[in-house]
Amino acid sequence: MQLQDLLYGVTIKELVGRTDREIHALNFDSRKVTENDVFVAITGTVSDGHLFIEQTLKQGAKAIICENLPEIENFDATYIKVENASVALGIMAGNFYGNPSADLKLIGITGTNGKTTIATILFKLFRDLGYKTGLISTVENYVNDVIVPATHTTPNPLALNELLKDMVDAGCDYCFMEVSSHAVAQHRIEGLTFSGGVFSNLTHDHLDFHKTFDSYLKAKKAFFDILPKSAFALTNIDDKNGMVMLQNTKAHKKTYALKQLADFKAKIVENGFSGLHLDIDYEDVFFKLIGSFNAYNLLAVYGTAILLEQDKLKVLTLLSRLTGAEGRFDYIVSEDKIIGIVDYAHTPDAVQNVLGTIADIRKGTEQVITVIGCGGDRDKTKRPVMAQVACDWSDKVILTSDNPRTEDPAAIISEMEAGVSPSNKRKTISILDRREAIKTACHLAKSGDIILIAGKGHEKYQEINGVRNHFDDKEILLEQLNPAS
Ligand SMILES: CC(=O)N[C@H]1[C@@H](OP(=O)(O)OP(=O)(O)OC[C@H]2O[C@@H](n3ccc(=O)[nH]c3=O)[C@H](O)[C@@H]2O)O[C@H](CO)[C@@H](O)[C@@H]1O[C@H](C)C(=O)N[C@@H](C)C(=O)N[C@H](CCC(=O)O)C(=O)O
Ligand SMILES: Nc1ncnc2c1ncn2[C@@H]1O[C@H](COP(=O)(O)OP(=O)(O)OP(=O)(O)O)[C@@H](O)[C@H]1O
Ligand SMILES: N[C@H](CCC[C@H](N)C(=O)O)C(=O)O
Ligand SMILES: [Mg+2]
Repeated sequence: MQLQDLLYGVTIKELVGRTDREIHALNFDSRKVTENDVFVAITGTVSDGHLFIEQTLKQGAKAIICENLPEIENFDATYIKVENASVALGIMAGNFYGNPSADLKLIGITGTNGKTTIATILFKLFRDLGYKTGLISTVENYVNDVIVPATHTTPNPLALNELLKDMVDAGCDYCFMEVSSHAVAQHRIEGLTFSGGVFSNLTHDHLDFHKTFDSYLKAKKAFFDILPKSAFALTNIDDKNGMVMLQNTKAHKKTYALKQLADFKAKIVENGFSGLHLDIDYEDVFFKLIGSFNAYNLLAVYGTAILLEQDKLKVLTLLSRLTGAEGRFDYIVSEDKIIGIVDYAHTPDAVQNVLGTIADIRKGTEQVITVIGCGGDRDKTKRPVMAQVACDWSDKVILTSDNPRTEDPAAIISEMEAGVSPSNKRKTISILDRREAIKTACHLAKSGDIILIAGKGHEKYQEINGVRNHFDDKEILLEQLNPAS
């Protein structure tokens, strides 16, 4: 591809050199640059791509996209200064892969909780409706029926556009993708053409990265600001920030709610361990998903399907047969009737929701035992709150490790313990080893009791000091609980 074609749509502040060069590949990591590549220098949270420009020239880079022009001579290369290199990367990644997002219907789902659930159910639904479909999610990506492992909730612009190109090549009509706030803030979605955007809710998370709740909110809102006029923007107006998301969007504004009038509306008729019974858009439907928060997720899915012009009764019939995403209220019942639930709740709000859901559907005589930890190198302010919420809603709580990453797991647990009120102390124990913590919960449980293992959901590893060791909450639960088949 010619450099000038790659640069289409990029606002250039300064150009030194020629643009009629044939280039081989586009890279933002110096370690991957080879002969005739373009290197985009990005200022990150840990390092700065500008430091590696000379290195990439030595490796054969023929064009440098950067925010500060380097004072380097003696290389046959083109230097391009831009205002924001991440924005330029997004646009160029689209150009490099032939702007695949414009060749399918791309729907982005954003919000603090529910993105994976909504995106995954939409993917399953549209496959069942007979369409070739793609999925980009925290758990895994799909190019129709081919699984592509996920490293991020929203991949970097190069990986993202490559995936979308594979979807177009495979004949996909739709792609449902999670849009994380990190992705918006880092311009990973720059240059994509969305046909729709969906907002689930906004609560406390990722303040380590965004610093304030306001800038977290702005990152989510920025996604709706870039939607084109032809797209739809579907929001949950029961969430107090639901309308804020739509303030400046050019897209068609559509709403969903359980508690007030909206374009798509549902009422919970019954919510139990066998599923949700909803009055949805004046139809009486039973769903396999459990928990009132899933009524919101189902309504978001339903609204999206209708906005994508699918048949109402067909959609509801297929939706009623679907299960949710792996590791989201994923439960087993043991031979002696102990219920073990694995859930990805890793924010105070999600922990409260999942325990609130259990409280709604439990009989009242059994005890609820929660095993919970908090991830290292992530928002520290949520640690005491998550422990407090777990204690307020459970009979026994075992505080343990999640993914310690580079932090001391015992120190993380101490920060969680700080949130436990004196009256709750007696129901709490701390067990550093997560496997031992789960085993202990299983030993403590009696027939009818409910065990919640929170925080890691589908994850198949525990990350300690950069090493990911095999670890699977559900596998341990199955070993310990002898499920009734
Ligand atoms: C905080 C964050 O989001 N970091 C992402 C970011 O890395 P960074 O800004 O730290 O990059 P950096 O290390 O400072 O390097 C700056 C630049 O120099 C380059 N570099 C660096 C070293 C070198 O030798 N040569 C070189 O060229 C790097 O390639 C980069 O372009 O850009 C990287 C490349 O795209 C990402 O892999 C990385 O994700 C890290 C691994 C991560 O853990 N991200 C999480 C927090 C995240 O993104 N999570 C959200 C979901 C959250 C949720 O909703 O729950 C997600 O979408 O997955
Ligand atoms: N609509 C919702 N409202 C509140 N909590 C929810 C909702 N949907 C799911 N949850 C809870 O949040 C957890 C995470 O759900 P899910 O994985 O669907 O969200 P996510 O937005 O993709 O999260 P992440 O940002 O970590 O990828 C679930 O395990 C469940 O406990
Ligand atoms: N996408 C989230 C997942 C958190 C999952 C939890 N198990 C943890 O490790 O904190 C993140 O990377 O912040
Ligand atoms: Mg997700």
